Amino acid sequence: MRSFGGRLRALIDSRGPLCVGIDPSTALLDAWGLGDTPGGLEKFARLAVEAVAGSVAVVKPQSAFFERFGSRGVAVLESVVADARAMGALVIMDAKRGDIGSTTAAYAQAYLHPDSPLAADAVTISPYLGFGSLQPMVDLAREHGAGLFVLARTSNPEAAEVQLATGPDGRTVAGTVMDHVAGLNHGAEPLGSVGVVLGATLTDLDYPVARLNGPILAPGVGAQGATCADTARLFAAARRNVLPSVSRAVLAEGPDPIRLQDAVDRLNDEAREHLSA
Ligand SMILES: O=c1ccn([C@@H]2O[C@H](COP(=O)(O)O)[C@@H](O)[C@H]2O)c(=O)[nH]1
Repeated sequence: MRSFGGRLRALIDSRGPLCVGIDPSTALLDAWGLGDTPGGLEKFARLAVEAVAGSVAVVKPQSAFFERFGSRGVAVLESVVADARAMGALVIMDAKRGDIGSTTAAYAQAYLHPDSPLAADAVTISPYLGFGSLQPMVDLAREHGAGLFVLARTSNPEAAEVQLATGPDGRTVAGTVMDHVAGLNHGAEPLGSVGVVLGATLTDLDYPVARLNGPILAPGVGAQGATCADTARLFAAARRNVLPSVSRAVLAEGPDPIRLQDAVDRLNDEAREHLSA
């Protein structure tokens, strides 16, 4: 079984590093002339996946925008995962899950067990109940060759009060999280399967990111003001491992598939230019 890190390395090299988020908000469903209904969601998801999943390395559906429609929305999310994977993209489920260990085990089953209808290639997870509470995720991901993306320093400005707080050993919370991730990826080749989420919007990052030996998911490109060049500057020492992530700035070009594809190609070229070795 090939590891998530190995599959991701190959796809970044062949398709480019861009990650496109599928975020069917009320505003975007309206802008595409679709209703803010399960039917509108289904059309949006189909058009978006068809336009992007054949050309980018990673597609990242934002679970919240599907969950708001209840079971019908979750059914659409299941199709997004299956269809995007069938078109050759890796799927990161952006669900940001985390709980006490016994419940984390159930989240792991939901998002990473191959028999689950929601199983993706990787899932975003929150370490704020303690990194050890994520162990069931780590175990199941290893067993099935899946990936994890642990929130470390997120793209929103409010995050600093928690993530930059320092513990008794003088390390920041985010630094401690990244040290755990580096430990899990130590020695992995060609790339570890445990990634971190580091916002593209950060102005500085006081951490030796090369030590992570894993992928860096960098949301915040486009609507939140960051660029692919910003990610290259911030994560210079690990730039080949960066996935700049963009949702609204691409989806705003829909529903016209040509405009969507053009936006994806333009950003993927920009990402390649800045992040290739
Ligand atoms: O630190 C983080 C972690 C996750 N996100 C998610 O990424 C997208 C960003 O959407 P844009 O439209 O490109 O701003 C969204 O789903 C967030 O929940 C993030 O922004 N920052």
